[in-house]
Amino acid sequence: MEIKIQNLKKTYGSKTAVDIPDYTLQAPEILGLMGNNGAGKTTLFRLMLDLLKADSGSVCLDGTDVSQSEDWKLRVGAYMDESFLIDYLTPEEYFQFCGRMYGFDAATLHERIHRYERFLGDEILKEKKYIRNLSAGNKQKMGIVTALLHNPELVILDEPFNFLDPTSQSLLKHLLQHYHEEHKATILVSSHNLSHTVDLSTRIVLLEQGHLLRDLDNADGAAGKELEDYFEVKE
Ligand SMILES: Nc1ncnc2c1ncn2[C@@H]1O[C@H](COP(=O)(O)OP(=O)(O)OP(=O)(O)O)[C@@H](O)[C@H]1O
Repeated sequence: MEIKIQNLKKTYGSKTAVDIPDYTLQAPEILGLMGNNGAGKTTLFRLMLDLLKADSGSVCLDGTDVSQSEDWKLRVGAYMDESFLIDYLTPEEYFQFCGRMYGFDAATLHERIHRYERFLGDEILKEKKYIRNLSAGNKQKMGIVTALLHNPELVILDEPFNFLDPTSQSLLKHLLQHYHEEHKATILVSSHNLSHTVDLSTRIVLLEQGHLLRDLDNADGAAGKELEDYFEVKE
């Protein structure tokens, strides 16, 4: 899916949250979005998902302006934060709710969830807790898996490694790489974690004060050194 950003601006008072004159992503990539606190990563994702109204400019997916159509929503999966979940349901009820929305029968839903059984784990799959009582990491896992259930061509995940234990972080990297290869999907992942981003991404974009500073090819971790220098990561 082609992503085209043109003259995209979002400000809060005198603060520029996002200001991207022109950016196009054509090939399916795992795009890591990096930047310091307040760089504009979440704002950019919210603009891309039409969760926020831009001051000016547009985000187009395969030529369709996301603010002018709903059609793209079936082709995109996203998890930004807990507000994407429904607190008073159990995980099973929530997955069934989403499955119905996507028109899955019970067997399809079971098969789609089964793929992510190891990543999801027992607290989500076996215990009958309400989502509101799950740990932060398990809520995060539920949101990520739900974003992938309908095999979207574009996946947008805001800080997906947050709250995950080391095993789950590693599983997530493999899971996303596998998804990208299997579906030829584009995956956008924001993160503060340099090593995860370099391990996972095929391309890395650096955002600072809303501006897109660098767009780096990361084949074989090629962007690692430049990013270490930028973030002044010492040996
Ligand atoms: N609703 C809002 N009202 C006022 N300012 C906001 C609002 N949302 C974001 N901002 C500001 O816009 C800028 C970009 O914020 P954003 O959350 O997009 O950054 P980020 O890169 O995701 O940060 P972090 O890494 O800390 O999560 C920040 O200066 C932030 O304070």
